[in-house]
Amino acid sequence: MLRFGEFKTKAGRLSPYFFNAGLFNDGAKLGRLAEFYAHRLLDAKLEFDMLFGPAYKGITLAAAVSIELARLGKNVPYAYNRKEAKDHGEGGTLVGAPVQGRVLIIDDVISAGTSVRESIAMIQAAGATPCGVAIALDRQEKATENGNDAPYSAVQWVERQLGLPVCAIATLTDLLQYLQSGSDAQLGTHFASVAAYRDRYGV
Ligand SMILES: O=P(O)(O)OC[C@H]1O[C@H](OP(=O)(O)OP(=O)(O)O)[C@H](O)[C@@H]1O
Ligand SMILES: O=C(O)c1cc(=O)[nH]c(=O)[nH]1
Repeated sequence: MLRFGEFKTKAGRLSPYFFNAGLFNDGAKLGRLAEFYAHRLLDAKLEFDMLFGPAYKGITLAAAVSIELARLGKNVPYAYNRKEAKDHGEGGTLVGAPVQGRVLIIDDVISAGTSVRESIAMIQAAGATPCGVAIALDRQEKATENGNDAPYSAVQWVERQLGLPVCAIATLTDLLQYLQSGSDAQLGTHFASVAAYRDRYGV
């Protein structure tokens, strides 16, 4: 799921690593990932009425986490958006349960914060209240603000400016510790480039 090489992020940064949640591409892998999200959420004792998964990768994540939460005794509705509005049938951009009450965003990664800002705006536009965010990886990168790098990360912005909790299963710090640990000599060869990226874009 984690790849090393050269990847352009949504914010246009050239990253030596990339977390590809699209590679949780069978039932066992996606189900296992959903277990991590669900346990992380239950441990954090976050209160929420429903889940929202931003397109595209957040869609399967929200669906899988809702199934796992139901299995653990917490059955909540979920919704997601379309990136392109549909102009026939039911129309619109929101799909699934009505977006209402306290809404928890489920996404894969937060980098510079564009996606999470968009999700918050969609939830508020529907008249609901964003109440937190769950992600697999916090890349601990500078947020972008009007196209410029901010001195705080996107997760810090969500937590400090908006007062919303963010639950991450793993962080860039965890990744760097793993790369440096010597557990996998081949993966360890990527430590220097990832550390250099953190020096440039990290907080
Ligand atoms: O914090 P940010 O700088 O916004 O970057 C992280 C976002 O980028 C990706 O979304 P994207 O829309 O690129 O991909 P997807 O359609 O594959 O989900 C990813 O799924 C996160 O939502
Ligand atoms: O910033 C991004 O666009 C991004 C980073 C990453 O590691 N994975 C991903 O899906 N998107």
